[in-house]
Amino acid sequence: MSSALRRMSTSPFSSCAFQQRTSSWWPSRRPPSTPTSRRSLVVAAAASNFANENREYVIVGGGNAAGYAARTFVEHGMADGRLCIVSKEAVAPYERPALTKGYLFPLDKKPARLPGFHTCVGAGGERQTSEWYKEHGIEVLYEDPVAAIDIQNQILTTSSGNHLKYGSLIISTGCAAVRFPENIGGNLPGVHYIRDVADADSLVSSLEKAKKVVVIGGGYIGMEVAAAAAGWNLDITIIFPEDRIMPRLFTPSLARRYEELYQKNGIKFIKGVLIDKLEGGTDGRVATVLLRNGSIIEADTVIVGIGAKPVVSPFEAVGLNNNVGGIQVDSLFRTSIPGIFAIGDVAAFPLKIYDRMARVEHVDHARKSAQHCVRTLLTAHTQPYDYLPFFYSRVFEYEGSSRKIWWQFYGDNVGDTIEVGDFDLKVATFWLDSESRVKGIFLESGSPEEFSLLPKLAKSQPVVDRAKLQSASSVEEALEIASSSL
Ligand SMILES: Cc1cc2nc3c(=O)[nH]c(=O)nc-3n(C[C@H](O)[C@H](O)[C@H](O)COP(=O)(O)OP(=O)(O)OC[C@H]3O[C@@H](n4cnc5c(N)ncnc54)[C@H](O)[C@@H]3O)c2cc1C
Ligand SMILES: NC(=O)c1ccc[n+]([C@@H]2O[C@H](COP(=O)([O-])OP(=O)(O)OC[C@H]3O[C@@H](n4cnc5c(N)ncnc54)[C@H](O)[C@@H]3O)[C@@H](O)[C@H]2O)c1
Ligand SMILES: O=C1O[C@H]([C@@H](O)CO)C(O)=C1O
Repeated sequence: MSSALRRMSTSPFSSCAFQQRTSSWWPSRRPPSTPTSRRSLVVAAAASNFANENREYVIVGGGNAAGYAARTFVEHGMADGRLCIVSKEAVAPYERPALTKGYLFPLDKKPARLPGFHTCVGAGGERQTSEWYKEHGIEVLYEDPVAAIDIQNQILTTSSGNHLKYGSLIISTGCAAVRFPENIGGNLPGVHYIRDVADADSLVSSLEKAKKVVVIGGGYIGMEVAAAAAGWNLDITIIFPEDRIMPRLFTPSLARRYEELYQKNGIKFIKGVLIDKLEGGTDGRVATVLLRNGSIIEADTVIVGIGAKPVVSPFEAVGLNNNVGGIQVDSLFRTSIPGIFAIGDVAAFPLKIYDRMARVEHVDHARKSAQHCVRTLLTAHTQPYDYLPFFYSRVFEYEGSSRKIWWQFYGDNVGDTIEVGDFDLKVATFWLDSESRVKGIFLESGSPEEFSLLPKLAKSQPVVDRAKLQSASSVEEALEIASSSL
């Protein structure tokens, strides 16, 4: 019997304390990281008849959360020879927010390109290129999405037919863009969705030739892509069904001011209408957008940003949340199956601060959930995830734009609002509950010190004097009033 096999047959599974499954086939001690010893483990696993290769920790999905999870494994000295990332994409994890920001700068304005924005640069960390993963002994399987899971035997099957036996599994498959169906032109050439770097490359090649651009959807993608396309001096129209841009977050007055700014940059709005059909021209490429109200808008490039849905397949059996979608986890990112975790956009987790289940489709949560989950897996900590929601956006950042916009929001946008400030300079919006507690706060164009007040306010929820806040003559004064009782 080889030493590797002997270790397996005599040791219980878990040196890594928390919530791993007991298993007879994995060694309890950290396997040495040399290629030779690793090979011996693989050979030993083949004897199980179930899988041709086994891994102690497997992350499915090579996106934002996976990159931060890998960093946390490395920080705990638990990556080398033990961690495998199975990715659908062709490149190492990167900071996805860049795709609708720096990536879409006009080509003469130094657009961001990989390897410039691999994780974890967005949070001030190391730039983890594909070499970084190799240097840290982390195996990354590129362009080989997981197609099936056998929960009983702890085996993943990838689309190329690889079988991977896992000890612990972290699902970080994120979201996919919602698409228009094929029968209304959703797949025509020139119609773009933007989720990954391949999508962004395809959009850039369309923008290079574009004249008339239609952006469908008034959410994050719509706002960011329309602002980016304005930098290319194109004819741009945003179309969405609601009465204002970013209706899920912006107050009507905030939305009006943003819309005015977009209009100043030459961007047109068609609001309150649905799309009937996207039609191709003689060359087969999209040529017109037909609206439900009968209007016809010409377009050679269409960018669709109509929401995202969590990628739960093929993990449905792990347990879904029917209200917010996604894979249900507890406050330590554990699914209903011992040894299986979910993080990032796909995880439906208890949002402790507001005592409700939530999914958060923003990068701050992807980063923090990854770190929290891996710490749970590798140490004995049992501290529940206590997340304060944080969203941000940046638009018109390219050199030469008339005004760079950067806003942040912390907390919950519930209750009624008090808005302070002249939008041309800066603006702050406070969401207050019936007891005048600050529940959420939005700040545009604040200083770093002012932005740093936002999480403090949203977390501690001070009671404010409404009349005083309402009469504040500047954002500075309003922030001072709100934070006076911190
Ligand atoms: C264009 C764009 C801009 C954004 N900008 C911002 C922003 O400015 N601020 C902000 O807070 N948030 C932003 N977000 C949201 C943020 O990027 C996400 O919240 C974050 O990426 C979520 O991380 P994740 O790892 O959960 O998912 P993702 O980063 O999407 O990673 C999931 C990965 O899993 C892969 N995958 C899916 N299925 C499988 C499978 N079966 N097998 C293997 N791999 C699989 C996917 O290909 C992908 O690589 C933006 C999102 C997009 C799309
Ligand atoms: N700054 C950020 O945080 C940021 C930036 C870009 C993308 N993202 C993420 O990317 C994902 C996708 O963003 P998104 O902007 O597509 O989603 P979103 O939910 O922000 O906005 C969707 C918008 O699509 C429109 N819409 C919905 N159904 C429609 C239909 N049938 N026809 C026409 N319009 C329709 C609505 O205007 C709605 O506001 C989300 O997870 C989002 O959080 C985040
Ligand atoms: O969080 C982010 O990361 C990227 C970029 O900063 C990485 O360089 C980006 O545009 C963000 O908004």
